[in-house]
Amino acid sequence: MSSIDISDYLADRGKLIIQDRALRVDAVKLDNLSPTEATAEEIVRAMRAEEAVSVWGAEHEDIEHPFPGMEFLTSRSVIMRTKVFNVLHKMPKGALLHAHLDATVDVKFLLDRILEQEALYVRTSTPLTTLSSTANVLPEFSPFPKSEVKLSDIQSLTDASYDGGWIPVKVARESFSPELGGPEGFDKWYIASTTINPAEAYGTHKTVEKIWEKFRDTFGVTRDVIRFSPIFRAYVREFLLSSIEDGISYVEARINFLFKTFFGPDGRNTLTHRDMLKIYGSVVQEVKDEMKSQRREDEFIGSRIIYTTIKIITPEELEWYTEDCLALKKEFPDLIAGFDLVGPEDTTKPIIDYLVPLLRFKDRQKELGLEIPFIFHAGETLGDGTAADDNLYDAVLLGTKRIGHGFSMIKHPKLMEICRERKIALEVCPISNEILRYTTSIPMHPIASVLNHGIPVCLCSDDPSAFGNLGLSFDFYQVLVSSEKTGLITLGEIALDSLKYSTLEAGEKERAIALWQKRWTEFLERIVRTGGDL
Ligand SMILES: O=c1[nH]cnc2c1ncn2[C@@H]1O[C@H](CO)[C@@H](O)[C@H]1O
Repeated sequence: MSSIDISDYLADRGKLIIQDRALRVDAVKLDNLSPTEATAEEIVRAMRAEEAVSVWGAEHEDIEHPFPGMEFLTSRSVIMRTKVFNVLHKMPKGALLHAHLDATVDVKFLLDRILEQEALYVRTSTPLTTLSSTANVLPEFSPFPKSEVKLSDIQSLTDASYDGGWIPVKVARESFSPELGGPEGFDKWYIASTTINPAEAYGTHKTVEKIWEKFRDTFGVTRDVIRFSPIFRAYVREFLLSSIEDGISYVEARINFLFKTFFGPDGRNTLTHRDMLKIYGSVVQEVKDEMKSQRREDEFIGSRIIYTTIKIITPEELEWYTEDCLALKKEFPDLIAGFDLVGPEDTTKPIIDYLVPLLRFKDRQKELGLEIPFIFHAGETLGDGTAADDNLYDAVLLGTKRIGHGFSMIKHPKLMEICRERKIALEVCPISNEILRYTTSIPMHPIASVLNHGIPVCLCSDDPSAFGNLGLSFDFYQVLVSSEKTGLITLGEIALDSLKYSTLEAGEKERAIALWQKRWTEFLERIVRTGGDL
């Protein structure tokens, strides 16, 4: 038998693979790795391969079938114990470009702030008398001036004769009945009402429609708490500080401006969006100053706001918001980064319904010499040719700077080409998509197709307080362990792109990128020096 020469075949195979990967954001970089980059990449690849067996191939109590990239809510505690996660936690991540401000901070932090506020009251629609009622009844919070609050005659939510009136939050917690866990039972009830748990996401609510019902409730619970200015201030501060601790150096936060006023320290609902922006700006400055005093100014470039309202409003009503956004941009040019319309896409109005006011908004910007890019949510859907899927066409036609989610993008060859050529980055939120049931795991997520097609991607956390994916380390982790192509160097390119596709002005952007680059090089050197044991 003559021996078979496979060298030509292997050469062709190598060429085909290179051609197939040529569009990827990491293609050029991977061809030109420095020795440090190459070694760091190998260290993390080896660590991932080892943990694929030692962690994800092992038996775990409570996890039936563990695998890398599996359901996040089930595997979060396992992820946190891995070496790969430890490396990613220390990684400089660039910008966080897609996060809804009112769902960005650890729920326990918010609960502690709530309990500090004397002007905050709580009520429920019925008394909480059984454990099952605590699972079905939501707390409603509101600030009030002391003289105006309609207090309940019975100062306990868990008393059978409770009448649905307001109770100071602290009192409601202290008087929570021992049968329902006492004050700790109150805390558990609050936390369950503001987070999604695995039994809900993967059991009782496991469709997009069902889980959105629960998800929407979480925003309802905290709505008037976060709109209360003393808490708003503390919340923004905690959001920025915790982002910095996770290696994020710049943030574009989406703020929900649907409600036209918010609550001042006196408990009155009289503050305006302008007041809110002033607070936001002052907190950003405060955090910058603090970082400077700790000689850490290179770790935080700043933060800007994407103005959002929800697609439940009528097209006529949108005009109030676009005018409001113009006025805010005029007064706070550095704070307003863009404009977006949000809400569950499958059930809210499509972008096309707002076409006239959106086109008018563009004209008004020209008239006033202002520039407020659209940064639209679009294609966060399983639909194919539905109104939510078609939002992608309108987002692109209206000139969106980036696309929030773009989950259904891979169904659209022409749009993919346009996004690649015009460099319209997708703000991909892997864990959010999995918990909201657009995908059952990250290996099934379209991110691999998007990357392979050369569309720029920024990884984002979306609503980490409800999902538990605080910072960006968890989303980076899920993406890294779900692909053999994506390694540490690819994650670096993605982090770099988050700054590149941010709305930072040219000079600021250059500075942000240079600072990230410096931290990135140090990070890789540390990996090499320690063998990844950071
Ligand atoms: O993933 C998302 N897609 C669309 N809208 C969202 C998502 N997460 C949050 N919101 C919207 O943002 C508001 C809070 O700022 C929420 O009311 C919700 O409708």
